[in-house]
Amino acid sequence: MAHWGYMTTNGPSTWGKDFPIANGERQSPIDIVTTAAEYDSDVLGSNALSTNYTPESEVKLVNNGHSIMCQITKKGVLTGGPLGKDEYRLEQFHLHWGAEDNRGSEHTVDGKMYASELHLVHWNASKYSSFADAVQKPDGLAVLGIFITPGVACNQFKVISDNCGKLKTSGAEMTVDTTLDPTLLLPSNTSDYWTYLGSLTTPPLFESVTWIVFKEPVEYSKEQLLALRNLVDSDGNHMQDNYRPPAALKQRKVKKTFT
Ligand SMILES: CN[C@@H]1CN(c2cccc(OC)c2)S(=O)(=O)c2sc(S(N)(=O)=O)cc21
Ligand SMILES: [Zn+2]
Repeated sequence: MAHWGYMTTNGPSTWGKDFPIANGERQSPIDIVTTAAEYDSDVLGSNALSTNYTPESEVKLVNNGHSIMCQITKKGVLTGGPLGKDEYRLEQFHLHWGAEDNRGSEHTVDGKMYASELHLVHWNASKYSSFADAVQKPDGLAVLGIFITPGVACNQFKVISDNCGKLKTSGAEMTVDTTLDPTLLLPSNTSDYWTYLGSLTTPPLFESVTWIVFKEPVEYSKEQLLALRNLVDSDGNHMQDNYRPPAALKQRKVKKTFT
């Protein structure tokens, strides 16, 4: 099969050919039905989700043909909440977005799509020796999902949006000599989230992700969203609508930390 992507010829509806797990029991993203989510108090209190990220001293950006990715080099740890005592290390973050503001997120909330969704990808460093070792394990990865809505500019995201013009084509990489604190990419409220067991939302679609999707969206400016839409993908088309639609929930329960 031609390399997977998001066009009619190689998009999400075709992925099952090369990646049969696409129709598996714990695929992502999903539509979060807020009334069906179960409040789970034990992910609160002492066991609250906690992030301890070290600001990057330089920022490594990659246009990987499907998204814009920032490779993390510093030690950043996510633990608590549904992750218990296991420490998950931040490996990279990337985004998914639409051609217009009315679509672009992967997870939806009662059918509502946001303009974009930021993913901070972590691997279980308490149990596995590397990202590659963890990526296929059922408790190998944890991804923070942050909804993005058009509004005021996100200053911390400027280092990415201001450099998209230099990362237009697939395979382009650059290192920007500036600091970036991943903590500042998170919403102010990180206590209220939904969590469930799922998968990578792109091939190879491994069912190895504990998803943590924050209720509170963050704002990016129109210009910052436009910068993403001007990127070019591995087929030479504008990188837009690079989101997988929701998969079946099957026998899963979504938990929430708020009433
Ligand atoms: C292209 N897929 C992304 C890159 N990855 C990747 C890189 C190398 C190997 C590999 O599997 C063998 C996976 S990844 O695991 O960092 C993730 S996580 C993720 S998402 N949307 O579910 O958060 C997308 C990708
Ligand atoms: Zn993603």
